[in-house]
Amino acid sequence: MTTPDARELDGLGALVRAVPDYPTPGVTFRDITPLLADAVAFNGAVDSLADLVAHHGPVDTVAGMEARGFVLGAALAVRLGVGFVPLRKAGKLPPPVESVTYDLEYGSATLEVRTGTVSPGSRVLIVDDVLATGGTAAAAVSLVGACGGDVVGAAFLLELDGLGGRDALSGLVVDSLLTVGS
Ligand SMILES: O=P(O)(O)OC[C@H]1O[C@H](OP(=O)(O)OP(=O)(O)O)[C@H](O)[C@@H]1O
Ligand SMILES: Nc1ncnc2[nH]cnc12
Repeated sequence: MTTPDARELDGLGALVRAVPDYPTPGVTFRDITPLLADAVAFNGAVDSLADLVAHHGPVDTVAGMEARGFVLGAALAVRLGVGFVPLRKAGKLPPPVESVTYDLEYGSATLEVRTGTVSPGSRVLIVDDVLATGGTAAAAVSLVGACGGDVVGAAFLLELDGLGGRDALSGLVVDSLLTVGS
């Protein structure tokens, strides 16, 4: 594993495309697909995320939110040698499920987890690509908590500054590899 220096972080940041007025006017969408498509950058980002969360000590599970959280969460789970729990959008998982509805920067959504996937008392790390308002991550925290999981923290590839994400997750340890203004 490697700790990225400022130059490496700048390199990763340069592979996140800013798309003005998408998906709604006034929102600048941060598109991580160029970073994911670059083998060196994607590998480096996963290594750096693993370093960033090492202070938690061992975790039992990574939980990631559909859809972009699956990409980074599953890759990080493999790198950490732990299992992955998918937190899915409504109606995708067969019952029984636990569910929670939340607001987004551009709408609202429901997250679900299959009952029994999170072991009670297990140490769970929440992972997603972007922290914006924190609504998705807060929903993930409450979903995993409702299953009896012990959420040790949340980690993101990219934090959008100024949208209140950290405030929405107050009391939780939040790690972000990159930060940009919203
Ligand atoms: O902090 P928040 O304001 O909740 O926003 C962050 C969430 O928004 C995006 O997901 P989105 O719901 O757009 O779904 P996608 O991953 O399927 O594109 C992103 O991947 C995060 O999950
Ligand atoms: N501005 C944004 N760009 C990418 N993903 C997001 N999720 C919520 N807000 C976002």
